[in-house]
Amino acid sequence: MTMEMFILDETSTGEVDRREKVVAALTDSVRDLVDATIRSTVDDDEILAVREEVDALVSRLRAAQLAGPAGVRYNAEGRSWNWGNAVVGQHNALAPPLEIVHDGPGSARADVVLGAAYEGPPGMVHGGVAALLLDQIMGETASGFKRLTMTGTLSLRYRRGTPLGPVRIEGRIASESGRKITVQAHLAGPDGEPTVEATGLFIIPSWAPVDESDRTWARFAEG
Ligand SMILES: CCCCCCCCCC(=O)SCCNC(=O)CCNC(=O)[C@H](O)C(C)(C)COP(=O)(O)OP(=O)(O)OC[C@H]1O[C@@H](n2cnc3c(N)ncnc32)[C@H](O)[C@@H]1OP(=O)(O)O
Repeated sequence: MTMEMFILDETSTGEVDRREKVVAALTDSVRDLVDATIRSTVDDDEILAVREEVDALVSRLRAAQLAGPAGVRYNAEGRSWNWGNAVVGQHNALAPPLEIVHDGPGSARADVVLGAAYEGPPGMVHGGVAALLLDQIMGETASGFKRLTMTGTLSLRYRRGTPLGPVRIEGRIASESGRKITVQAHLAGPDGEPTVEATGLFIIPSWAPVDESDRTWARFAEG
């Protein structure tokens, strides 16, 4: 991976904001479709009929497509967009509807409601989903909108099951040494008691810009 993999795009910020909103609404509907598919008990004929309609909708969307994944794009105004990201991608229905809040230097948190699509043990959040959410929030905590970081190592302790429903994730920088940033985080259910605890080492890649005043970093981190 190199900096060249981030795509400079000439689309104006106004147009990016407009398009993001339009497709994000569709993304919400697709999330609803996923949940409805999991939980539907309608009869087989109805399932087959719905399948035909969904296939027709997929064909309409495929009428004009990117050649590959959405990637991370940014424009000259400093707006970045990361629409396919598995955790925060505004156009990715697999991503939980999650908004990460940076409430101070070296810390970040997010609240999200995890439904049937994120189940592992019965009624509980899948362990891999917990790791996915923690990885992203810890990465953003390390990045802090001022530098590019990648996960080096991630260690999780699953203390007890996390019930599906409202979940809060919080991360904070524990220490820094050169290009290595250690982040601690946890995920908790509605009672606020941590169910998963995490420690991660996030690394500023050797190929990343070294000047922290370089706004290029912020563009990627804000994606
Ligand atoms: C965009 C901003 C927003 C942030 C949100 C992102 C959230 C999502 C986070 C992810 O999921 S990132 C995807 C998962 N991670 C990866 O795919 C990383 C794959 N690994 C790499 O690309 C490189 O190995 C890595 C950039 C992590 C390090 O490559 P470098 O060439 O910069 O490392 P280098 O060899 O120069 O080593 C620097 C130091 O880090 C240490 N190190 C390197 N890789 C390590 C590792 N994996 N674990 C622990 N330590 C590691 C290495 O020993 C050394 O320590 P010392 O300085 O003490 O000698």
